[in-house]
Amino acid sequence: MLTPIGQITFQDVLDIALVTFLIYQGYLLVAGTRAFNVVRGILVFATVWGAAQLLGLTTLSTLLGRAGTVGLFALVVLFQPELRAALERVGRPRGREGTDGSAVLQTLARAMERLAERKTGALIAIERKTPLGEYAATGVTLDAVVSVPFLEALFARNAPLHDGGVIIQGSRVVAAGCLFPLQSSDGTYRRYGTRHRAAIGLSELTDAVVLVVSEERGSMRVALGGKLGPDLNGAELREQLRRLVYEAQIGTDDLDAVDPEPFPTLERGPERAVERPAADAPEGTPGATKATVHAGERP
Ligand SMILES: Nc1ncnc2c1ncn2[C@@H]1O[C@H](COP(=O)(O)OP(=O)(O)OP(=O)(O)O)[C@@H](O)[C@H]1O
Repeated sequence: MLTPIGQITFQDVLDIALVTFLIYQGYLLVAGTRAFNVVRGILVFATVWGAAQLLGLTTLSTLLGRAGTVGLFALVVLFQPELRAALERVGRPRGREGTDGSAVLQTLARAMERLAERKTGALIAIERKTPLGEYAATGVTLDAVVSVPFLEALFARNAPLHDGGVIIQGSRVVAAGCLFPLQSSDGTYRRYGTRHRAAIGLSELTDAVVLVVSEERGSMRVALGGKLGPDLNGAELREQLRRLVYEAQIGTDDLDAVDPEPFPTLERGPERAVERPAADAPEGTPGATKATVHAGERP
């Protein structure tokens, strides 16, 4: 029964505030993940079910009601990793958020440049809203400050943890040698190798920003929202990191706002020169390298 406005108590207000807070937190947990589309699907399903009940369509509403009960159990099984990640996020101690984003950004970009200059393959996932704990658990747990020499040492050929991906939370490297989910080999990215497909795969299932350095070409790329971006130079990488991770916290749905053509198809693109000057070396010094690449092409 509805409560007249004059009789609304403090408990009612608290009740509404808490439910609103829970719904908002639920939205934050699924936003940017594959679960978001499922939530939208459930809302459509619930709307049709509600409409069927209102209009007295007995058969349809009974059918949808039964399907809904079974569907709930199916969802728990299907989204077990996401549910585990959500609970992990709820239970994670606060305090890692307050990091100096700009310093981490510069360090990460510099490390990527150095790895690319030396053609050292690398795979780095930067956690945003979706917790990456379940992927970190597939590797070796670390708790180290992000630094250029440390990342170089991790990915150095023959280093014990060079195989697999590194996971970064705030300003800390929290795991290395991690196994990321591979993007299926059919479709747009079938011609890519496993490092790039692991980057795309992880970015498809989570909202992480995943950085890849190609061992073959020494190129730097970003995967986000199940898409692989074009080759980037140092300045472009810094700009993308700033906008995607350390500033606007843009979701995968907003990718087009970041760059009108961020992720080209595999068609052989125009040849373009990518300059990767060493940040601490003046232009033209031996430390500065220049590579010619074809956008979107796997050699
Ligand atoms: N599922 C995975 N999760 C994390 N890292 C992976 C995964 N699969 C492969 N890798 C990494 O990718 C390396 C193999 O890269 P591969 O040459 O097949 O890919 P690529 O996309 O062609 O990259 P590159 O251009 O650097 O050669 C492995 O040695 C491993 O470090």
